[in-house]
Amino acid sequence: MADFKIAPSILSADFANLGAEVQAVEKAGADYCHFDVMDNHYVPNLTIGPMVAEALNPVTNMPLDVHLMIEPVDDIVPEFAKAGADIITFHPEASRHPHRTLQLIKSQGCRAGISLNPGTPVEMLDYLMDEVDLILVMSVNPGFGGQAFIESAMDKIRAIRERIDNSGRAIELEVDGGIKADNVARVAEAGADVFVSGSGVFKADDYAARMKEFREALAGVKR
Ligand SMILES: O=C(CO)[C@H](O)[C@H](O)COP(=O)(O)O
Ligand SMILES: [Fe+2]
Repeated sequence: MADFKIAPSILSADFANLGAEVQAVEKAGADYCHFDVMDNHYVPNLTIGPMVAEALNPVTNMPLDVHLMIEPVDDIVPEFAKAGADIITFHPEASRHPHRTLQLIKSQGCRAGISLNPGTPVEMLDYLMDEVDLILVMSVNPGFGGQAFIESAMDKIRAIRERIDNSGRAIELEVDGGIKADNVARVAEAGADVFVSGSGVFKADDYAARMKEFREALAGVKR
């Protein structure tokens, strides 16, 4: 069975108790801490930055999975690396030179991710496969939690799975937006490895019970 990972998005956590929320999902069995950074410019919402990453890093053993929805990208990359980010993912439309940005992220000691919006074609990956460590498929338009899963993401996930398998490289395929315990299995069957879920985890009364629902759904997946 593939090594599936669950990455709760703290966008839907209680911001007044962020450290405790991160520890609670870690205890419930989460694999990555998905950290959504929005700038009210690239996306119409404003969230958190490197200072919050630095504060959370010592309270969790989960890798910090930083999803940058900001423009420009490069200036802030070293700040997130210093703050303890393990993965830094950006949107290619927000960087003038996506290939250079991937190299910059890796030069800072982090894994480098690229994110495709629902309207971004998979072909843009073709000349980046040698540099990328993680591909994040957005199954909602970026900016807000709690939106409905966009079905066209399924074909895109299959197309990217094929590209990853042909590349021979260990690239993770992550999906973000509208992922719940009742659709995670078919997203996994299409080829995803890492499942971001914000409202699907943090809106549950019992995080451990919800994580168990995710794991049980994934246990039935054949890959
Ligand atoms: O990047 C994001 C939004 O831009 C979030 O990670 C994503 O929306 C998670 O929230 P939900 O699981 O509730 O859809
Ligand atoms: Fe995200």
